[in-house]
Amino acid sequence: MTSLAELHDVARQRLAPEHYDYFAGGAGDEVALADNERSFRRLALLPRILPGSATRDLAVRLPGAEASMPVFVSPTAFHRLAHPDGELATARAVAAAGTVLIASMAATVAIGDMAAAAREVDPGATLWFQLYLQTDREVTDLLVRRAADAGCSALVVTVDSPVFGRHERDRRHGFTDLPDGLFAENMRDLPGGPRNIEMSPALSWADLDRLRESTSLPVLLKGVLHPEDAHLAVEHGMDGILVSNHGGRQLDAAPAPVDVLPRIVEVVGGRVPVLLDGGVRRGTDVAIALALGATAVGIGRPVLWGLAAAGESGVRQVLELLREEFDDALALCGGRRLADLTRDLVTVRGPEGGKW
Ligand SMILES: Cc1cc2nc3c(=O)[nH]c(=O)nc-3n(C[C@H](O)[C@H](O)[C@H](O)COP(=O)(O)O)c2cc1C
Ligand SMILES: CCCCC(=O)C(=O)O
Repeated sequence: MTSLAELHDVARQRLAPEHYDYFAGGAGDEVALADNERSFRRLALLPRILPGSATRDLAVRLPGAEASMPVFVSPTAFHRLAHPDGELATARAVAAAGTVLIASMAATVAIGDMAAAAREVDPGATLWFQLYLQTDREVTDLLVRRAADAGCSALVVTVDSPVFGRHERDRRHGFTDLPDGLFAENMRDLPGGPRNIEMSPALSWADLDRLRESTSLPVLLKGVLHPEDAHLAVEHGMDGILVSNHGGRQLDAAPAPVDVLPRIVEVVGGRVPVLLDGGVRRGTDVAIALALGATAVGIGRPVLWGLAAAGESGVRQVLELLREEFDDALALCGGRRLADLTRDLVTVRGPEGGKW
């Protein structure tokens, strides 16, 4: 395979239509979904020349992690819909790539088993655990304890889902539940038995404060788009911000993350890392996001396409393609290290180019 788009095509052919649409789809008219990729293509990189070095360093330090490149895997649910090995295959592939896997709370493999699979490949593999705060605090506390016991080195709290997005493709298919035999394995053995994941608009910053006080793990907030919320996140002691519109699956009128990134980077002012996901499909997208101030970027769907196309090997291909493409983009921008990707390199395409 020569690009992520090719793996996407193979995945589309292999998956049952209702599962493909669950993965591919967004909310409402899928305006945000389409804009996520399109927004990267509205931007251009103004390359510098004659870097004076033939070596490049792609490694990046993140909360509780040293990643081999500034690309991590964003949390996506239900990997066993894509491949029988599910999250075990994903965990192995991401460990092999030496980057961070944010394990979804809605995984079809329990976090402890994912961590064990990753550590077989690399004892130093890094997993973070994505969490939807549950209104039953006992459940949240238990999930956090399990994540910590599994060796997760950070928590990523998703805050863009006070209610679940309206996914019209799923409604048309009548896809409302996992098939028999698949289960959100982290939701077993909880007080009162197995549970569904709850999304609640009753949650507030006070709940986040309580989580912050209950764990020594770094806590990152996923799904921040408003600069004022980025400011509040820092004030409330968060260790990082993930700028995201949930891959266009929640508020369909939400902006593309890359369009709000500069403002958030400005407000945060370097106090904590700012990460981004949504629409990253090329190494040049990674370079644009870093030039606009992101510390690293996440990919969601491309991992699912790799998994559906070829299991562990498919996910490895996705990560290695992005690594090669990003290295190429950095070289072509005249860069040697990530810090060489600076804001002045980004312009808007077209005759107004340069006016940003
Ligand atoms: C099928 C699917 C399932 C997802 N499940 C979760 C989840 O369980 N938790 C979460 O915080 N985000 C979830 N997301 C959002 C991703 O973490 C991420 O924000 C998004 O996919 C990034 O956009 P991209 O797919 O364009 O790379 C999911 C996204 C998709 C496509
Ligand atoms: C309860 C599962 C949540 C999955 C999710 O976040 C998504 O499909 O976007």
